[in-house]
Amino acid sequence: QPSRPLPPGPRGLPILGNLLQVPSSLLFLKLAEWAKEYGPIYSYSMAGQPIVVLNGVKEASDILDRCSALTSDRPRLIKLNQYLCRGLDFGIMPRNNTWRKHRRAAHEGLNIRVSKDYRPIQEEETRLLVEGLLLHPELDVVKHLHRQSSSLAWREIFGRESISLGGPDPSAPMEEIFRVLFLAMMPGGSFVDTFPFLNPLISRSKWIRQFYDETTTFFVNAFSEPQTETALRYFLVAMLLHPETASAARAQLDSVVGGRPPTFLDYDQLPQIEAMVKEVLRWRPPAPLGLPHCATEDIVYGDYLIPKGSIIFSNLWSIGRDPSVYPSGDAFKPSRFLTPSGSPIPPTANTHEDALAFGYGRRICVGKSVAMDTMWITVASLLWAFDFRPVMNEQGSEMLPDGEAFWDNGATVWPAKFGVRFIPRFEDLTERIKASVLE
Ligand code: HEM
Repeated sequence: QPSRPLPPGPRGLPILGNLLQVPSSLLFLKLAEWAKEYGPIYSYSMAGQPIVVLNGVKEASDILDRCSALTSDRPRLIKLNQYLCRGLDFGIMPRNNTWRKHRRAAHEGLNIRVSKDYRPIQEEETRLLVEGLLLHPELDVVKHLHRQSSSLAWREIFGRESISLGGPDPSAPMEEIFRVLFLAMMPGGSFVDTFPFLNPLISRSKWIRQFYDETTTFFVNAFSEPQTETALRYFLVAMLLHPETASAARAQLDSVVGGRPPTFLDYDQLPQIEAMVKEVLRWRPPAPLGLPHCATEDIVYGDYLIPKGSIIFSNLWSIGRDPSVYPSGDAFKPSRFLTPSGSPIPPTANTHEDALAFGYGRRICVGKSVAMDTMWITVASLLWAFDFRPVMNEQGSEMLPDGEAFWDNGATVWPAKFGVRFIPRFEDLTERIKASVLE
C-alpha cells in the first residue's frame, strides 16, 4: 500500500533532510527529545536515507520481534563492513548466510545453558576486582572495571589467561578500535555512509585505505567488554546518586550470605540483586539506541509505511521510559521489578520487558546470559564488600557525579568521568575473600 506515509517526524530540508538538525555527538539525547514530541514511532531523514525510530515497548516489539523476518538486517555500513572489518564482524554484517553461521557458532558458545560454565571465571574475576579496589584505591575506578571486563572477555571468548592489574594488557590495542567502530555504526558517524555515492572515489584513495588497514582487527569482543563495563559504571553512578536503593539489597545480602562473599549458588535467594541489575540496564542502557536494524521489505504498520531499506532504531533510552510499562521512568527504582512480597516480577508473556537493553529480534544480543551473570555477581559482590561514597574536593566536600552528563562513544555512551571511594564493610575483607576461595 504505497500511498501510506512514513511515520511523521521533524521537518527537514529538501535533499539534506534532517542532516543539519542531528548532532554529531550524543545522538540519543536528540532522538529522546523528538520522541517526547512525536510519540512512540517517528521518522527522519539523513540525505534521503529514511530512519524510523521506535520509542514504545509495544511498537518496538511489534516491529523488531514480531516482524523480525523483515527487520533483522543491518544497514549497509560501508565504512565498517567494507573497510574496517572486511565483512567479518557478524554483529554488523548483513543478514546473509555468513551471518547465520557466525551467529549459530556464537550462540553455541554463549547460550543460556552454556553461559553457566563461565560462572567460576566470573566469580574469580569479581573477587580480583574487589581485591584490586581494596589494595589500589589510588587507581581510577574505570581502570579496575576495565581490567575485570577485558579479562573476562579475554578468558571467555579467547580462552586466554587472566589480565592482571598494572600488568601487560593484551586487550589495550582494542580500545581505540572500539571507538572507531562504535562511531561508524551511527547514522552521520561515517562520511561514506552518509554520502554512499562517494564510495567508488574513497575506495580508490590509497591514503584512506592505509588508515583503514591499520585499524582492521578484533571482532566479537567489540560488543562484549565495553558494554558490560559501561553498565557497571552506571551502577556505581546510581549508587552514589541514590544510595537509599542499596539498603534493601544490602539487607538481603546480610541475611542470606552474612560475612562471606556471595556466589551464584545464592542467586534465587537474592532477588534484590536481580532487580538492581535490571534497573541499571533500563535506567542507563549502555547502547541507548541499540544497534541499527534495516527493513528488507516494505512494512505496513498501522497507518504508516516503513519502506524497504529504512534504518530502524530501537530507542532503548525512550523505550525504557515508556510510561505504560515503566511509570516515573527517569527515577532509579529497582523495586519496579519486584512484587510487593519481594519476588521478581516475570515479564509479560512474549516480551522481554525486564531486559530490553539487549535489543531485539534475530539480532538480539547473543551474549545476554553471560552479560547478565557478570552484572549479577559484580553488583552482588560490590554491594556486599563496600559502601560507596563520593570523592572529596579540595574544600573537603563530597562531589556527586552529574547523572545527566555523558561521554559519547558512538553506539555506546559512557557516564561522564566520576570518582567513587570504596569503604570496606568488613575490617578483614581480604581474609574473608581468601577464606571463601579455600572453601
Ligand atoms: C551489559 C552488557 C551488554 C549489553 C547491554 C549489550 C547490548 C547489545 C545490544 C543492544 C545489541 C544489539 C541488538 C540489536 O541489534 O537489536 C547487542 C548485540 C550483540 N552483542 Fe551484546 N550486549 C552486552 C554484552 C555482550 C556480551 C558479553 C557479548 C559476548 C560475549 C555480546 C555480544 C554481542 C554480539 C556478537 C552482538 C551482535 C549480534 C548480531 O548482530 O547478530 N554482548 N548487544
